[in-house]
Amino acid sequence: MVLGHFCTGVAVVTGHDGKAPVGFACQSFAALSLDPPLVLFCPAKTSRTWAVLAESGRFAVNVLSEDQQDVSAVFGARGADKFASIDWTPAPSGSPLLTGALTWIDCALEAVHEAGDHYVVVGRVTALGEPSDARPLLFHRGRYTVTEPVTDDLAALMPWPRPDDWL
Ligand SMILES: Cc1cc2nc3c(=O)[nH]c(=O)nc-3n(C[C@H](O)[C@H](O)[C@H](O)COP(=O)(O)OP(=O)(O)OC[C@H]3O[C@@H](n4cnc5c(N)ncnc54)[C@H](O)[C@@H]3O)c2cc1C
Ligand SMILES: NC(=O)c1ccc[n+]([C@@H]2O[C@H](COP(=O)([O-])OP(=O)(O)OC[C@H]3O[C@@H](n4cnc5c(N)ncnc54)[C@H](O)[C@@H]3O)[C@@H](O)[C@H]2O)c1
Repeated sequence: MVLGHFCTGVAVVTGHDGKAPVGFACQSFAALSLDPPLVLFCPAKTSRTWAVLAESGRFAVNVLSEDQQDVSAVFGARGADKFASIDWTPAPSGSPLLTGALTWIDCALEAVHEAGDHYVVVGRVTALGEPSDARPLLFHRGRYTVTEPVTDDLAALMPWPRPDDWL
């Protein structure tokens, strides 16, 4: 209840075991390090998707756009074939890139840390998608939400990203 007040974006973390694609909805994604370029996410230890990613050593992070609530719902619930109604193409790693996502981050597994009933998974960025002007899907207090930017000129107020930043 309390932790739900922390608003996040929604990602779908995907992978492929050579036979079938896998993926799950994830709000515990974050940028971690610039040098080297690292990201993190936290899967439940019971996650069946995580079992596949751990074995393959590769995964992709799909950042969802505001019109992908249905995609989040599919990947946020247990399902026989989450990809049945989803269009995707392979990332350089072979992990699925979901059509309509804002952008993507392709990764190699770097480290896995124990953390209660979840793991903290660190990935090394191996390829990046193109930036997008579309709006992100947000998750707040157990519901999807959309907000407007406070100013169209927000970039002018930010000291980052710098032109040579990977993110
Ligand atoms: C917005 C949002 C954000 C989320 N963020 C996170 C996050 O950061 N981290 C996270 O871990 N989860 C997160 N979830 C939850 C996660 O997306 C779902 O639990 C998802 O279904 C997990 O997918 P999976 O492929 O790992 O497991 P699934 O195969 O979908 O199974 C889900 C759970 O059911 C169990 N299970 C599956 N099949 C059976 C069976 N036949 N019998 C008994 N048990 C079974 C699995 O062990 C697993 O624990 C989020 C969900 C939403 C909607
Ligand atoms: N990190 C996660 O594993 C995680 C995160 C968000 C949602 N979910 C799952 O998605 C569904 C809907 O979530 P909700 O936000 O309506 O539920 P909620 O209102 O019970 O959760 C509020 C917040 O608590 C955290 N949380 C919820 N379940 C968690 C879990 N199993 N492990 C770690 N943190 C968790 C998240 O930050 C979430 O936004 C639930 O089944 C929930 O378990 C899991």
